[in-house]
Amino acid sequence: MTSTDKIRLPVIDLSLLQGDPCQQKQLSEQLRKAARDIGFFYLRGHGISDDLIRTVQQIARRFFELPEADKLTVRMANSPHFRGYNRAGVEITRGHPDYREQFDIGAERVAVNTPDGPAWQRLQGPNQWPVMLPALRDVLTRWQHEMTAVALKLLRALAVSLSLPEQAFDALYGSLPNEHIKLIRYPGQPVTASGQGVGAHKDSGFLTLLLQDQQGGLQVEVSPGAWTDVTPMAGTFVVNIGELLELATNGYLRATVHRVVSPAEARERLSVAFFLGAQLDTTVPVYPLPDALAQQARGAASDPLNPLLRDVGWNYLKGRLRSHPEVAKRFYPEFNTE
Ligand SMILES: O=C(O)CCC(=O)C(=O)O
Ligand SMILES: [Fe+2]
Repeated sequence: MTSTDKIRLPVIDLSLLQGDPCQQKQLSEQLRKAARDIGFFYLRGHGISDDLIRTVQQIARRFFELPEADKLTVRMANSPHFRGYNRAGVEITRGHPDYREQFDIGAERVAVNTPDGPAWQRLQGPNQWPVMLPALRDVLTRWQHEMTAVALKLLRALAVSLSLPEQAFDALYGSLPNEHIKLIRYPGQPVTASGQGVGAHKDSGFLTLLLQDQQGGLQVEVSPGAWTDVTPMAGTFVVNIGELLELATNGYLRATVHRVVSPAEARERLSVAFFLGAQLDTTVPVYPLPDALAQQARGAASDPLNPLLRDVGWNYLKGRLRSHPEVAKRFYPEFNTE
């Protein structure tokens, strides 16, 4: 893997939202700069209790410690909605297997059954919950609820920092947003192996809030080919900008490429990612930014290997099909991703 540069990511304190006007202005400026310059920052003052954080990490560890046969009762390959468990080496990023096991859930909804509807409608549906660990459902449902509130607060603060109305992005978010939680365990790998915990990628939603443990490995591409470590910082989430915000701001904000390098042998990394998506049936407009900001907009990226699509449902489905070929083959054969 290529060399890394040492750049410390900014730390944003969300509790300044409750501060005096001067503190609120300070937060707004710091947030805009962090979201624009690197697209990655630490978030503290988020109000999620240490207790809930510990509970989530504990239940995630307990899930991954289950016998493989138990975990496979909820394997993602059985879910047209891309929910459930994947063993390490099953998910694909940039054409190569990721060495991480993971459990995905989304908003708990009934499946849509309109055969002639767009394929992305099939993304909606129920989660798969393991019967041998019933507490998982309660804990993750609570996590989803609390994280949605923090992520929305942050999204609104970000709208204000771009001189947009506070509620500007709310219409996209809507009443049926597409939330997504991923519990992830990266086993250690020998130095001779690929080292790809998860390959370089952008996240597809609005914002990602990541809870990482003490084991590092997350890296951000700060300029082409230059990677910086996101060193774990207790009490914080790592936040990054997703493709929807890149599209919504015509590239003023950029969804930053990141990856995870596997831990050394006999170690492991545990992370819990919360992706705030938009409602699947919406289209992302370009929001009018003030001239001073609009002049600095770089246009949304046009990577032929990863076109960014303004239709939320299609953009999200694109990423899911590419990452999970088994589900694609079984439930979305019309896309023939091979
Ligand atoms: O686990 C991590 O540290 C990052 C995960 C990630 O980037 C993703 O799942 O999109
Ligand atoms: Fe990511």
